[in-house]
Amino acid sequence: MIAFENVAYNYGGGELLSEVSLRLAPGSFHFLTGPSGAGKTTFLKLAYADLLPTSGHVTLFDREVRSLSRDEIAHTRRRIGVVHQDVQFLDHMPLAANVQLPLTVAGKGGDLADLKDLLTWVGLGHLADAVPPSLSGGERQRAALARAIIMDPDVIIADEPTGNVDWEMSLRLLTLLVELNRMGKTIVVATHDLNLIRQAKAQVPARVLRIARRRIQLAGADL
Ligand SMILES: Nc1ncnc2c1ncn2[C@@H]1O[C@H](COP(=O)(O)OP(=O)(O)OP(=O)(O)O)[C@@H](O)[C@H]1O
Repeated sequence: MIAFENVAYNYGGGELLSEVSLRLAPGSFHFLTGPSGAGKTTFLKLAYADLLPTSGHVTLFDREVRSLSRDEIAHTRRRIGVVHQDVQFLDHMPLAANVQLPLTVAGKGGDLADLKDLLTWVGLGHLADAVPPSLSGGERQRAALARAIIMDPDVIIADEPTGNVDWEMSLRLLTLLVELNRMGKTIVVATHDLNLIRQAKAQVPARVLRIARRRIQLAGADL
C-alpha cells in the first residue's frame, strides 16, 4: 500500500533520513517513534506525497510517487486521511462544516445523516454547531480525525494525535483508531507516547517503526 525503497531525504542541510526501505501492508497498524526532530513528520509527509524523496522511491497504491501528475497526486491524497500535528480549522465555520470541508472542496455534497453519524461516532454529535475556538484540545483532535476520514480513505496517518490531550482522551482517540483499523483501514501514528503503543498492542497487532540515526527500522517486541 505504501512502500519505501532506499529512500533518503534532506531539506538542504545534511541528510535527515537515509536508506529507508519498508512496506506498510493494507490493513496494518504502525506506530512511528523516535526522538524529537528525528524526522517523524518528514517521514509521514513522504508517505502522503507532500514531500518527494531526495533519492529512492516511494510507492503509493502501486504507483511511484514521482511518476504521478499533479492531478494524480491530488487523487492519491484523497485515499489518505491525515491528522496533522498542528490541527487547523476555519474558526468562523461551525465544526460540522469544518469536518465536511474535504468533501466540499472535492465538489461532493455528502450526506447530512452520514456527517451526523460521523460526528456522533467521534463523540462530537452535540458540538456540530460549535465554532473551533470553543473546542477543547481533545475535541479538536477528534474533529481532526473525523475530517481525516470523511472521504473514507484507505490509509489514516496521524502525527502526534495525542500530543496535547490527557491520558483518558488519548485512550479514546486510540480506541477510534483501533476501530478504524478493524474496519480494514491502514493506520500510521507518529507518537512519543510508549504507554499508548503498549496499550494499542494489547488490542491490535500493531508494529513499531523507530527512527534512530537517520534510519527507520521495525522495532522488536521490547516495548
Ligand atoms: N521545511 C523544513 N525546512 C528545513 N528543515 C526542516 C523543515 N521541516 C523540518 N525540518 C527539520 O528537520 C528535522 C526533522 O523534523 P521533523 O518535524 O520531521 O521531526 P519530528 O521527528 O517529527 O519532530 P517532533 O517529534 O519534534 O515533531 C528537524 O531538525 C527540523 O527542524
